Amino acid sequence: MAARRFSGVISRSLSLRSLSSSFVSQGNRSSLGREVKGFSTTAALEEPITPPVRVNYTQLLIDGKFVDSASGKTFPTLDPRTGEVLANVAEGDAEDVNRAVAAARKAFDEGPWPKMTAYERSRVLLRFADLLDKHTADLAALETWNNGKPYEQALKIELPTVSRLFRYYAGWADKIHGLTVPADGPYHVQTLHEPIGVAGQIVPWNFPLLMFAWKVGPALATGNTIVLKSAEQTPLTALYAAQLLHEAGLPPGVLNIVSGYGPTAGAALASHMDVDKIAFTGSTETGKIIQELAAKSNLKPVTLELGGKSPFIVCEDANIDRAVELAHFALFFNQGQCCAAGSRTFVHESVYDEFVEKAKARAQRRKVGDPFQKGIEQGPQIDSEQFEKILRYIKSGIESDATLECGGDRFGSKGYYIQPTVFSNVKDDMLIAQDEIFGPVQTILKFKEVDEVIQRANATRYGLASGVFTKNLDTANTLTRGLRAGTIWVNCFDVFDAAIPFGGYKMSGIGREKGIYSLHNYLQVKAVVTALENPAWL
Ligand SMILES: NC(=O)c1ccc[n+]([C@@H]2O[C@H](COP(=O)([O-])OP(=O)(O)OC[C@H]3O[C@@H](n4cnc5c(N)ncnc54)[C@H](O)[C@@H]3O)[C@@H](O)[C@H]2O)c1
Repeated sequence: MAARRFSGVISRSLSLRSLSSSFVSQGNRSSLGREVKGFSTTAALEEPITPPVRVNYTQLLIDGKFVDSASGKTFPTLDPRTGEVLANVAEGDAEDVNRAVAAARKAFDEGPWPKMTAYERSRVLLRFADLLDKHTADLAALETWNNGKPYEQALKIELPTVSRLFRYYAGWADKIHGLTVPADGPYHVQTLHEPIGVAGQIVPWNFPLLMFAWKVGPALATGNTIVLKSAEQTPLTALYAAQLLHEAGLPPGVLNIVSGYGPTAGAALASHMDVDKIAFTGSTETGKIIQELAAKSNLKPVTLELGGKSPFIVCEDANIDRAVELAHFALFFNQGQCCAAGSRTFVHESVYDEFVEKAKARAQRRKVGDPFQKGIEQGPQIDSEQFEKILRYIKSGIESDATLECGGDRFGSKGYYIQPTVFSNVKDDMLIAQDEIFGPVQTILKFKEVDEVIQRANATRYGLASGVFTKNLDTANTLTRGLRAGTIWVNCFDVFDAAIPFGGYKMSGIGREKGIYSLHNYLQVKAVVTALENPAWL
């Protein structure tokens, strides 16, 4: 097979917002070739571009060293563009989790990490952020190769978000204060905010590095040690980033990375008696298992960031072109593989027909192709399982009499690409309006009244996020208070700055990540009560 050479991308920095709006102006025709059924041809997918990076780290990272798994086993990690093996990676299981937890325990109990000053820890994180910036191109390429997301997205949105997050938490490290408490009696009472100990962290495949950052940043800033299990689909960038953290001065044993499968390595971590806290991002089903394993072992506290079926509500006063673009971005970003995806597009009846026409046209213009190709908006889905699942949901939408406006099939004949798909006339009780599809499938529903849309938007087991698109301040206020979700984006979507807390109501999760809130996930509060003799005052 002839491999195409990577030609690089423009280096001007783009915010998430400008990147999404930059998609608006893109033309109808892909640089990849002719168009078929409104979508660009797939001929070039047969010749994947050679990624501009090498895979250097495939072993487990335990106690500051790259090592093979105890069993000697490896597992293949795939290129979603082709389904072919990209690298073989050491497969950790319970024995490796034991080794990693022992290293993290020792690093916590004996130091030096929790015994360093907060300022020293902060400096390690700042040095790491600088190294991330230096290695951005390699990390972004590796992320794209292993995950299938557009390289421009990884490079210009995700990597800067990751280094920003580490700088944000570096800033917090020496600003974590306890209290002096005025208790009733001759006592000096203070609270100490102490690290919780060994944190177990399990992350998914849709944003491998970003999820690494959300978990590792606050845990390290607060002085904890970590065992992180990456997703079996995307083990590569966590190993690379962890190596950079050691280069930045992280002592051995503080961050251990175990690649491997959920029911083996993941379950061993969640049920480990020497792990003091577990943080998980992934499906609601697995979240329930994690909570059960934590409860049945040592009752370790659990934070969960789970699935969603987030409404994106377009009101009657909306500027339709902008609403179409934002709703498109809210759903299709990252191949639709976002827990917060705006996956129920509610549109007011007065603008519904125009919106559907334009949403369809926009989806047909979406540039699908090799994620290393310049200008590509959508790469392949992560793997055959997700690919098949999405196609089953599309079939279910057609069978339940939703109107298929465009798409509806795979894109090309190789790898896991799916056509951007739009359904209109979707009803609340259809499966495609209820389940998390996790793919490039937009479902458009019609509404009439604000109270009605609040009730319908909330009629889900999830409560992760919501989008509200209106110029009317009163309508925005009514919606933001009425919607039961952890984040409400008003006239914007997917704004994920490090300072903004993120998490779910209902079955979308427990607890919040990012911002000041995430620090509490990794701290214990100790009350110290000291009797006072002859105090000058109380
Ligand atoms: N909320 C999110 O950010 C998010 C991310 C990825 C997937 N999902 C949802 O989850 C669905 C399935 O995707 P998935 O199978 O990769 O998610 P998943 O929940 O199975 O996997 C997420 C992580 O949990 C681990 N895991 C799986 N089973 C485990 C177990 N028994 N014990 C401990 N750890 C375990 C996995 O190895 C992975 O690291 C998707 O279709 C999507 O709906 C949500």
